[in-house]
Amino acid sequence: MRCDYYDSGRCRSCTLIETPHAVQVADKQAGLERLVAQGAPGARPEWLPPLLSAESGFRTKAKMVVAGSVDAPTIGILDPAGRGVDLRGCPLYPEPLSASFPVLAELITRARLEPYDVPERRGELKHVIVTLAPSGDLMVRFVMRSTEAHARLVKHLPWLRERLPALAVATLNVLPEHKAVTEGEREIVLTERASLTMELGAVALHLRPQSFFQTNTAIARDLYAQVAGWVDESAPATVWDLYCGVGGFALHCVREGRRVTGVEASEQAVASARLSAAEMDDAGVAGADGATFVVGDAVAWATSQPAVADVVVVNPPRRGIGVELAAWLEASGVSRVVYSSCNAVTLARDLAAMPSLVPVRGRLLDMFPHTTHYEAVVLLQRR
Ligand SMILES: C[S@@+](CC[C@H](N)C(=O)[O-])C[C@H]1O[C@@H](n2cnc3c(N)ncnc32)[C@H](O)[C@@H]1O
Repeated sequence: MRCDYYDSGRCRSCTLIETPHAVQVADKQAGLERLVAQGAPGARPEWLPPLLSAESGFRTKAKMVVAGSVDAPTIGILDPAGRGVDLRGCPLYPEPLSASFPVLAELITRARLEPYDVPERRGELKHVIVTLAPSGDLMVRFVMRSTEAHARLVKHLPWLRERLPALAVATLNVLPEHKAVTEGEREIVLTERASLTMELGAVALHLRPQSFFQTNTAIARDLYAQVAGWVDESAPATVWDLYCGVGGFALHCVREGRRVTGVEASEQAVASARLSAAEMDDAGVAGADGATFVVGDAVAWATSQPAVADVVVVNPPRRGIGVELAAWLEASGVSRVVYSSCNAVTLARDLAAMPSLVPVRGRLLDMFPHTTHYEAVVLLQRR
């Protein structure tokens, strides 16, 4: 794929962009197979064909750094000297996201939101984070050093809504510290609605500002369908979804007579998952009343249960499930585990700690084209 920002050297984030997409995916597939073979020597998993993303317009969440000045803000990234590089035409974003960037730039000027100057440690607005729902609705979060501009944001919200009619949720996130993170802990919701509805077929996930959501919604939909299909094969009566976020896997796995338990550290994400389950139940989705969600540490929760579920789905952060949970699953007697991973290095390490759970099937999901990253999902079956 061609990108003017890349060709001109203004942005080099997509490190593989010069490699044809098919070659990128083939290389990732080879790397994944190599890592799984290292983690599970002797296993011969059946590799299903990779699930391919669109080459452009696939990123449904934009985390843009704001820099420049109130009258000429940049929305994009910082260069090595900490100056803003405007990337509002970045081809990774779908049109509704790209179309929001000039409007947000205009809002910055109108509401006098002073961009944060990293080298000088001066200013207020650090990032804008925009998420697009399948319905076209948008969530816009302004990450600011303080609440200094709160009243001005509220004042200009009607203007923003007029210019961005799809705006469903707007928030002010407060990040006072000078550190390289995207957002702070405090979130002030500026709109009546506090969550974005991510409609994925029969399941509507509710995304609150601080909850995790996969950045490529089309591939996330495929991922949930793939995992639900594997889970259904053994008709389990009980399923756990560890690291469940807003409940993507768990809610795709509800079936009549099945008990599904999601476990997640974020209280807000669990509140969203519970809401989705209740809505599905109200809508008459069979088995939705069998879904429960627990706030807690996945490792502490799982390892304190008297018995394991028939199938365990895990989707940990990049660090993987770690030695303690891997050892517990290995000893638990669980017959099937579905491991969805965004880091095949930690996946391989975890597989090595579960030698009785053998990868029998796997699939690469092309979640992050033009980068070295990908999602991988592996079905493990007890020897
Ligand atoms: C890769 S995300 C997966 C989310 C979800 N499965 C999905 O598809 O959207 C990892 C999730 O693990 C949660 N998390 C991180 N550490 C955790 C822990 N120790 N126990 C439970 N959840 C944790 C994060 O809040 C995040 O929602």
